[in-house]
Amino acid sequence: MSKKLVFVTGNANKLKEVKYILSQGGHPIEIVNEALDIPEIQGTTVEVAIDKCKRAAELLNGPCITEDTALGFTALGGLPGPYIKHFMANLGHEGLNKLLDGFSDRGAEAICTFAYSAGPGTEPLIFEGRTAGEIVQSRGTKVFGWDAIFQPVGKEQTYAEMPADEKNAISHRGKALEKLRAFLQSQA
Ligand SMILES: O=c1nc[nH]c2c1ncn2[C@H]1C[C@H](O)[C@@H](COP(=O)(O)OP(=O)(O)OP(=O)(O)O)O1
Ligand SMILES: [Mg+2]
Repeated sequence: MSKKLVFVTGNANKLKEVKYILSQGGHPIEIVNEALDIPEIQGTTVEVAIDKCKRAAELLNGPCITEDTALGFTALGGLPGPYIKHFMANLGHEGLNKLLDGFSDRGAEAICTFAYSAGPGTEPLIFEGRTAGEIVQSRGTKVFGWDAIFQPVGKEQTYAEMPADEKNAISHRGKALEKLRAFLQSQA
């Protein structure tokens, strides 16, 4: 049995990973994309994710999922966190590395927060995945965001150097999607 789920995102790379991960396994979940650009508030990763999902469900007037990705630097108390998109756009891989040059700790955490809304007027549910790593000089393809400067703990490769299956198996997004999948299956 296949289920259809609307994923509201304007990010083609996210969409590709989510579609692929949810197509795997015994109970594939089919994703339909709505490429709406939803305004994002300031706040914690969970606050940002909940607000984004509520707005998306209202716009669509139906159930949907949204996802917010954060990258927090340990030395900076978890910043840029949910604001990583703007830091990445303005500073690039090199600038993000330079931010940490005054610190001995180059640790970082990738956080993926999926939100599921059953429809307008309902409170979204949250499914979170986290992967610890460190910020390194850019290595690998520069296709997806900060993949080339994030090296997970215990790995020799950055996300960008890994085959897709290897990234998905340990990634912030893969972990969050395992939780979302378990929830969706429990609803079946
Ligand atoms: O696995 C990832 N590996 C590397 N970079 C990543 C990843 N996942 C998101 N990213 C980037 C995209 C964006 O620069 C920022 C998150 O911002 P975020 O608002 O969640 O994404 P977005 O605005 O591109 O798409 P959306 O329409 O779903 O909000 O980190
Ligand atoms: Mg966004």
